[in-house]
Amino acid sequence: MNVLETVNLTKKYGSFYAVKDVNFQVSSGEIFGFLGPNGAGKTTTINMLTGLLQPTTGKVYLDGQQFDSRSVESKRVFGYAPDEPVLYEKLTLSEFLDFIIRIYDLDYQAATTRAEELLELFELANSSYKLLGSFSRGMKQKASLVASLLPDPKIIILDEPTSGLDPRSVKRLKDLLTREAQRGKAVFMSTHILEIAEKMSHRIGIIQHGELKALGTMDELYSQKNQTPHSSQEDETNLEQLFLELTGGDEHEYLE
Ligand SMILES: Nc1ncnc2c1ncn2[C@@H]1O[C@H](COP(=O)(O)OP(=O)(O)OP(=O)(O)O)[C@@H](O)[C@H]1O
Repeated sequence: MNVLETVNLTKKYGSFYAVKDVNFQVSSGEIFGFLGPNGAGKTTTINMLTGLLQPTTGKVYLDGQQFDSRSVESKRVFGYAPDEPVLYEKLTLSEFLDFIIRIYDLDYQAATTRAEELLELFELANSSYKLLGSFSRGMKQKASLVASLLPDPKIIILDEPTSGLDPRSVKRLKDLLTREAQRGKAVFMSTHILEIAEKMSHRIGIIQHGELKALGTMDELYSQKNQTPHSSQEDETNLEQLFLELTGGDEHEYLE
């Protein structure tokens, strides 16, 4: 069942299309990887999925309902961690998570247990009484991820979730998202890390200049370009080549 869907989603600034007629669906139990070069329209798309930006035209459906950024019910179905963590720096992590429990009106006992598990997983348990303002970049990213996952939402929307994380945290996040998908959650994730997209995603969308250039499973993307998946030890090179070809073939475009 589709729980996240866009229909001709478009954002225009003056005459410039940041996102143009983007259509995709994400089902329960699916991890959807969203790729694209810098400035392609990933964050703009995510901002429209989460109500931070009003689309110029087009629609977003979350859990079968047209998204209304003024509706609390619309927002209750998803958890979101932005590319830059947005935290209340004068709160401790524990106070911040309490705040999340209250605004989502979560069952206190169940949410506290889940918070403890997530803090343990991300090695933040010993930092829960520290001010968020004193956290390192990676710790802030992890706190933001914990907050997005705490309400146990049906839809998990993550913008560059591994950015700033150490290798152990990346591994734990990957395993956690895989488990969440197995539990029936829909995961929408933008990433620049092709290996993560390939290994974790059931389907991938590649956006460039605001338009979806490709959409499908890895095998479907490979077959569109007449490449053979997993044909050699150079899978990553294949995926890199595929990405570069789909987005214009110029490797310099993708360098950060
Ligand atoms: N408020 C704005 N006004 C005008 N143009 C904007 C605005 N916000 C974004 N853009 C433009 O829209 C395009 C898409 O930007 P967006 O942030 O969605 O890219 P992105 O794919 O997330 O890039 P990155 O991978 O670098 O984070 C860019 O050309 C950007 O300059």
